Amino acid sequence: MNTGASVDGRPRLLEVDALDVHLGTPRRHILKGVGLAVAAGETVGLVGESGSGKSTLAKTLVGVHRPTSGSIHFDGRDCLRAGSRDRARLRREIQYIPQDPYSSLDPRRTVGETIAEALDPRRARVSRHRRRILELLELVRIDGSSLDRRPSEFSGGQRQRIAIARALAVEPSLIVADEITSALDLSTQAEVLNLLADLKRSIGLTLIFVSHDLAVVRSISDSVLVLLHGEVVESGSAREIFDTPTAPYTRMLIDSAPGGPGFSLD
Ligand SMILES: Nc1ncnc2c1ncn2[C@@H]1O[C@H](COP(=O)(O)OP(=O)(O)OP(=O)(O)O)[C@@H](O)[C@H]1O
Repeated sequence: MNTGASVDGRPRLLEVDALDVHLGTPRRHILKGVGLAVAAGETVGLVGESGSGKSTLAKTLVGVHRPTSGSIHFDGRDCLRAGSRDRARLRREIQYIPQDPYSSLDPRRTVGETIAEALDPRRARVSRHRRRILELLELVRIDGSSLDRRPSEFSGGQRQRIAIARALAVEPSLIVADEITSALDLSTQAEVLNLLADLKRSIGLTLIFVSHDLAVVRSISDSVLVLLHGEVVESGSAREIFDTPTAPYTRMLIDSAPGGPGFSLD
């Protein structure tokens, strides 16, 4: 991956260097010297087999896990040394969307209440934020008349779009999407991927997209990071990684993906 002060001429938004994470009892070394750079407006795909450390990296970026060493800089700020005010700001600027919209949306809250809460936790009244809530729902193509419905009344893809609207409510600079299409059928997956591609064009969304599904990653990413046993084995532009992989592990992943060897979405 690019190691200069910018990525393809664009300034870096996120810069991760030599990240080590230990988890569990006894402590296990999960992430080993991971480095990553994300430019504003870029989509970075994070791939690797189950257990390679993708979710651990995603969660470390949003402050769920504390690394044992290494650094995370966001928009020039040192995330690991941030004071409480900066940490609160970072929690808004970097939004995490988990795989399972069933568990991440409160079943008792209506869609309107869910988004109002994200917009303004202290005064989360739908009437107060109605116009903005409707704008956000329009952005993710959920009908405004759904405001008073609860998550159980939506399909998996719709719930995931509501989770995206909630993440967008705070106008984050970066969204970390952790296997958000994995539980969806193919047409619903395509719906969510198209939405993300549109948001990238319309609002310049910057995205880290975690997935074990190489076809999905290929369809959406500008650059790709391949993890194996918590280490980066290869990184670069999506085209380079998929067309001319250098690491044997990346080759193996591509060859064993549905449609591989040399699978293609085109
Ligand atoms: N909280 C935790 N405590 C201890 N070990 C953990 C914890 N979270 C993850 N691990 C371990 O870290 C390793 C990497 O897990 P992680 O969930 O990051 O992988 P992944 O690539 O996202 O896999 P998957 O696609 O199956 O979710 C696994 O061996 C897992 O058991």
